[in-house]
Amino acid sequence: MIEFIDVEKKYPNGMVALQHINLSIDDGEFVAVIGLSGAGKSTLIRCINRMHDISSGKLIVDEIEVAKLKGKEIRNFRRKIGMIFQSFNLVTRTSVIHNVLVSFVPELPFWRKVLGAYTKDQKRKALTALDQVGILDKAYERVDQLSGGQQQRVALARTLAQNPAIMLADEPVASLDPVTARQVMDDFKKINQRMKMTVIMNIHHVELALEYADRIIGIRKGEVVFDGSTKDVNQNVLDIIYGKGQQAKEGREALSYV
Ligand SMILES: Nc1ncnc2c1ncn2[C@@H]1O[C@H](COP(=O)(O)OP(=O)(O)OP(=O)(O)O)[C@@H](O)[C@H]1O
Repeated sequence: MIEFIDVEKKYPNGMVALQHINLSIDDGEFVAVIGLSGAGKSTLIRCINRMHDISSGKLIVDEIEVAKLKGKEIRNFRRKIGMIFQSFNLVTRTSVIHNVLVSFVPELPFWRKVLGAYTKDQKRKALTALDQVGILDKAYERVDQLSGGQQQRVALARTLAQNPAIMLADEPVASLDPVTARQVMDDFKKINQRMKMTVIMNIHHVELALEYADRIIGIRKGEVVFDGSTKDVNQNVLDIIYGKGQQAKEGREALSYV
């Protein structure tokens, strides 16, 4: 379970990106975080794995107070939390399987790290993860020969191979075409439903958020202005999250997904 208790995040330049955040996210939920550009969505999800430190309040993940973790504890904690980015963060000049195996590097003894000698079990886990996202047949191809959607699936497999309890995704389909975006969203849904993994996704495409997530958290100017079931989201709620004026209209048009 993830709990935000009156969390505030102020950047060193004085920008208050989040304030008065009170949220409780149960294991196995599929949550979409939506809001205008600059609302604080990325900051919110990056506080969960301590890519950003919170400034005040408490953030508790599986009974661990995140701010109190130090050094090695942070690294161990991060291994329980997968993170997927808009840019896939892959080593493109090498094979798919190599990119997935890289997730095991922190676990390897020094000599195995030097030799790049992964265990049979690690190779099996990497292939299983590729199978789970439907690209097992690409295992020995070079990443730069794959499409954007396939590359995002490699990133997903690399994260799955770690067997995290929570999957954070920061705009994972923003650079994909509509058809491929849906395929990747289908993968997230499968991971959420079959593997019971918590998925928290920051996403601009409102239509996709409403189609795939069970719960919507709407952020506006650093505050949660809506938190509820996807089926309770209507035009009124979207107006609260995005505003009603011209800026919101332009923003929504830019965000709408055809
Ligand atoms: N490292 C930083 N230092 C200072 N201010 C920052 C930093 N990162 C983000 N901000 C500011 O904090 C606010 C929230 O940013 P954040 O990236 O969380 O928004 P977002 O909703 O994810 O936006 P987008 O949809 O455009 O990615 C913005 O005003 C942004 O300019």
